[in-house]
Amino acid sequence: MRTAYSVETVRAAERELMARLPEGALMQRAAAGLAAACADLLGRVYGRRVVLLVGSGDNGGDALHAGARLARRGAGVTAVPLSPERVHEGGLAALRRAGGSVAGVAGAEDLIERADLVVDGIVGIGGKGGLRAEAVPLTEAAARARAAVVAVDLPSGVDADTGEVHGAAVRADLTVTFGTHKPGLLVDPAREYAGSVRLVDIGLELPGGSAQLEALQHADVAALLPVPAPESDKYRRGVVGIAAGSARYPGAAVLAVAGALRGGAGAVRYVGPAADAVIARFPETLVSDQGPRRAGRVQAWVVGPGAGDDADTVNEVLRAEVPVLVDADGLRLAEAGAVRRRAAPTLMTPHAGEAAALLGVSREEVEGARLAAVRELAGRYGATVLLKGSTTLVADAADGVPVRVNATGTGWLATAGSGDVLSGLAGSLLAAGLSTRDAASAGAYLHGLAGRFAADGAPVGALDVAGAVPGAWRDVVSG
Ligand SMILES: NC(=O)C1=CN([C@@H]2O[C@H](COP(=O)(O)OP(=O)(O)OC[C@H]3O[C@@H](n4cnc5c(N)ncnc54)[C@H](OP(=O)(O)O)[C@@H]3O)[C@@H](O)[C@H]2O)[C@@H](O)CC1
Ligand SMILES: [K+]
Repeated sequence: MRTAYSVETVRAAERELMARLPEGALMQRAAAGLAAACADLLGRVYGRRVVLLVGSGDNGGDALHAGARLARRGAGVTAVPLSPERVHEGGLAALRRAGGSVAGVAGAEDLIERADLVVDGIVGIGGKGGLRAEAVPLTEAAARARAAVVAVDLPSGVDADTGEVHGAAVRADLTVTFGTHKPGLLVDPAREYAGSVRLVDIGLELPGGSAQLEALQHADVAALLPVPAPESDKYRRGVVGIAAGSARYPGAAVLAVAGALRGGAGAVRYVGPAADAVIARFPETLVSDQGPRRAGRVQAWVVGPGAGDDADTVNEVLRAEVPVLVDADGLRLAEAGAVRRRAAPTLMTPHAGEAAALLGVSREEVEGARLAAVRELAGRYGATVLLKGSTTLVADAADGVPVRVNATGTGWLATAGSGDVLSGLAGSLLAAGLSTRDAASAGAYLHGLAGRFAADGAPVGALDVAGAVPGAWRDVVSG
């Protein structure tokens, strides 16, 4: 499991550790890890040209000490302090001792153009708002140049705690972060600025249970997936009910069933007007022409994909005493009060546009503040909410539960019907007994991986994604 902690928690852990260590030791650990990552990126250090963009705090100190280490190995290192009157003294002295030089902001764009590596030590976890004006031309020059850009701790200008980006920010090829991931490194849009992320252990001890974010890995998901017991029959493995599709959108029903058949439930029960299309494609489906209430027992419902305007079915499903996943049209048709009153758990799975409609804000606002949006929705509806996107977020209604973030997806998953497959898959995991939070996060993980496998670098259709779920499942359980 990868975890991310808030700046406040990092600061507290830092204070505790600093009190036990000699002065400057922590920064040396950070600088050593940073210099090693830069050296790996450069391949050969001797003779390379390195420019350090140095802000007024300890983030700049890290860059200066790492620069000193690179200079000792033969790199030509130039520091560009953005506020020369406030610069980390010890770091500057170390760089000078190692043979590095210092340049003013005025000529820095030329230096950056000729550099092999630009190190962004402008601002780290002490940053507020986007980059300040004086730094913007330099970071633009870095983006234009052929040099690799390495961000120290965070790309300067992104918000460490929220992943929001207000104004200009550095675009890095690699971010070397210290002690723990910060939420901004895992959540879009900030995540896209970070490039790949390397975590350097500096000995910080973070309090268990206080993470802001969790990103599941293969082993975590494998531990969640249902395993049939020897005496299992299809009913014990769980039955998932799919109330989806309409005369206008029969395909959504087929796709949700396709996902559900791969999600670990023992049987899939379909209710709705697309039964013929479903049976034609998946004869193993149990179909019913009665409404959800009379369709027979299920352990979880999925409602909404392709539902059109069938509000009655959506609200009938919401009265069921089993977990319910609400997706697509169902999100629009569900009465907020009916969701909040439910005794059994509810999982809502909006994309940014649907989340925006539920919150009464613009899509851009949701995309710019994804963590805030998913938390707000979960709180308002008293439900678990999965917010789709290039990184999917899963928030619980209860306070203090880390938001789960999933990055297994690929841009190719942004294809019609892909969400219907996910809702079937996650609903099936719910029926197999997973909690809403686990079903959502394991479902998103498998779905993203299946998308990657099915796409393999080329466009892909939603049924292909469903077909690739068993391969993703095998990949996860075999480690
Ligand atoms: N935590 C740890 O365990 C360890 C932490 N370490 C390192 O320390 C870093 C934190 O250092 P920090 O506290 O000195 O803050 P930092 O990020 O350098 O920024 C503060 C300065 O930036 C300025 N500034 C603010 N906003 C700005 C903006 N938008 N654009 C431009 N400038 C802006 C602000 O200026 P002011 O507002 O005062 O004018 C202030 O002077 C951390 O990220 C990591 O790299 C490691 O060395 C060891 C282990
Ligand atoms: K930085």
